[in-house]
Amino acid sequence: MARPSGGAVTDVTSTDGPAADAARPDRVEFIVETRIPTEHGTFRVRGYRDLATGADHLAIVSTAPIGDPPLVRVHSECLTGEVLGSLKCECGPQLHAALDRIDADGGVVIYLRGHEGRGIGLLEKLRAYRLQEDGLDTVDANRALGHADDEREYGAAAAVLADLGIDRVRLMTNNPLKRQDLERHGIAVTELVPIVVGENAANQAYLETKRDRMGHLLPADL
Ligand SMILES: Nc1nc2c(ncn2[C@@H]2O[C@H](COP(=O)(O)OP(=O)(O)OP(=O)(O)O)[C@@H](O)[C@H]2O)c(=O)[nH]1
Ligand SMILES: [Zn+2]
Repeated sequence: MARPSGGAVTDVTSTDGPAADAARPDRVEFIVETRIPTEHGTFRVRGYRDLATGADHLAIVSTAPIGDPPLVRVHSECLTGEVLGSLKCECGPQLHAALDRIDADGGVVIYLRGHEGRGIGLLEKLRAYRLQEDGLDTVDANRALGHADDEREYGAAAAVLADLGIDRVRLMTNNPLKRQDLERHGIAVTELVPIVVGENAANQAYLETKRDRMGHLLPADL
């Protein structure tokens, strides 16, 4: 979902004409499936190679039946949040909450690598964090580095869903752009399921910026 650098976060999908591309299962190659017991339950973990980017993605599928339409979380990799437990974002708590939820109710978490830092990469995200220490917010830090506000696209996620036989989902997200881009890639989103967890004093301004400048559907009283 690349946007021109410095551009506002707006709907980049066409408003006239059909909803763009159909899901392209051949965007990814299924490599292997194995079962992994975790603190959040035991999951079928299916590994895919992204033939457009070379990234490795996971479909983490509940052992409970996934339902129709299934509950789906499309989750962007965040090393600092998920490995270090960074309090600057809420990615770790969101991932864990999504795994708990699909273990209980059935569903799928698609874990997208190559999405680190909203697609700018880990080291560029660290550069953005450095600028944030000087007072820039998450949007302006990206722009100062010459990046679009959000450089992710979800064609690989749509392809993984297609491989699983899923063409409509109840999507766990606060980000309406995820819905737009999945629909652009042929996945119908029947419902947006909020996933508001992991708020803390260190990420309050970050969440407010996502709400006020990036259109994320977050509570007014954050
Ligand atoms: N460029 C940049 N990326 C960040 C920053 N903080 C977190 N990220 C990345 O943002 C991605 C998560 O995106 P978010 O915008 O927080 O949330 P989202 O996934 O779009 O929306 P939800 O589905 O509601 O969680 C992860 O890849 C993080 O590494 C930041 O300050 N700058
Ligand atoms: Zn994060």
